[in-house]
Amino acid sequence: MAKDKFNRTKIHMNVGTIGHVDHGKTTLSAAITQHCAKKFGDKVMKYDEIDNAPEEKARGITINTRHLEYQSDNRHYAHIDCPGHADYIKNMITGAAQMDGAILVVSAPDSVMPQTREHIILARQVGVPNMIVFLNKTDLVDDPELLELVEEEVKEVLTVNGFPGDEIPIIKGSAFKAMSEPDNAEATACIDELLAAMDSYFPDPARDADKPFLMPIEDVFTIPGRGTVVTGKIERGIIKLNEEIEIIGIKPNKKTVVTGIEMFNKLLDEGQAGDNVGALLRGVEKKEVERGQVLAKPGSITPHNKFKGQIYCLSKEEGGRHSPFFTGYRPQFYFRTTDITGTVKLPEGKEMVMPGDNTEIFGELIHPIAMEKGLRFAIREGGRTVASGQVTDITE
Ligand SMILES: Nc1nc2c(ncn2[C@@H]2O[C@H](COP(=O)(O)OP(=O)(O)OP(=O)(O)O)[C@@H](O)[C@H]2O)c(=O)[nH]1
Ligand SMILES: [Mg+2]
Repeated sequence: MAKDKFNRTKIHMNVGTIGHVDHGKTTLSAAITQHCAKKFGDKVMKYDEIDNAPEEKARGITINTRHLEYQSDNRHYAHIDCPGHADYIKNMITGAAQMDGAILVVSAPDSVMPQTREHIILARQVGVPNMIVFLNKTDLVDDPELLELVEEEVKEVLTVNGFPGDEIPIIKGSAFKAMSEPDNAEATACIDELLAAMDSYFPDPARDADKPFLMPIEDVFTIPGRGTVVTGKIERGIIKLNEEIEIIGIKPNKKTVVTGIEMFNKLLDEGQAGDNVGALLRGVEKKEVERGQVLAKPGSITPHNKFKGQIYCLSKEEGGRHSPFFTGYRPQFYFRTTDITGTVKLPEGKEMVMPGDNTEIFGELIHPIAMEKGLRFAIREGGRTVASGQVTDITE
């Protein structure tokens, strides 16, 4: 008897298309979705439906993306396609287009263009771990030598920007043909090839539960006769009863032991990523802990107050500032659960940042917090978000 194939849960992964305007990102997205839907009986999304992405609101920022879904033999993919270059930049910085792997679309007759480069650099900065190249519009190129040249150019720009250009799979094909001739196996072969490369070259994303324990503190209580309890949502990892943890940020690090874990008034032996828990801390007084600190596996993360970040500033229409800011700007930085005052320095040669701009900044907080590359933050003024960003480097 045939095994139950439909019940199998496939590994989930977030991907998306990036690349220069008009190189065929949306066409490719449509071709993949259509091809997989045909194979597995899922919903097809037409080119027009993808490209007329409705606006979504995320943290006060208007996000233009279309979230697609398809499955391969091994995985379930959530796929993001953005309607334009500015949307990519914004969505990558704000995390709306968070990808475990990106498909870089390069038009073969045009080769590497400015936004190809820009998207690669940004992918590196925001921590997209892996990339695959789709060399598109090969129907417009007759000369195999020209294709080879383009391939070399793509490899080089990837390598220069920190991706392994010589290892990255490069799939050649015509997204347009694959999209318009779904029953032509020759036309859709490039899609099969691309999916096979995604399944094998993109590693399975690390599950949050497998990462070192971290829980941002949201609130602190005293339970008479028992001690101090901190509450929060476990961001990653697992905490077991009587395990040692470190309290990090704002004040000097402090190690202690979790002697009780509670969720919905029930005692647990362990809490795991996604759980909202209360943790009873041994020998810690209420005044020694506060919102904005984190509980973490000792040594897994350290406190810092100076960092490099990439930010997107909300436009006036998105609820952002109405005027530019300059070096010396002193807003609140919202990290995880709290606001911390900090100052902003702009990179050399950058005089000011206008609403709607994206830029690199150097930030310095008045208190150190548990920080690592990739950590997201918002910049706020009077409790209102005016920019959204990500730590790209720790400087001290
Ligand atoms: N000849 C040919 N044309 C293609 C191919 N793929 C896409 N196109 C055409 O290229 C144009 C741009 O394609 P899109 O898929 O909209 O490109 P995009 O990268 O999504 O563009 P933006 O979202 O505006 O950045 C359209 O007219 C497509 O029909 C292809 O393989 N061959
Ligand atoms: Mg598009």
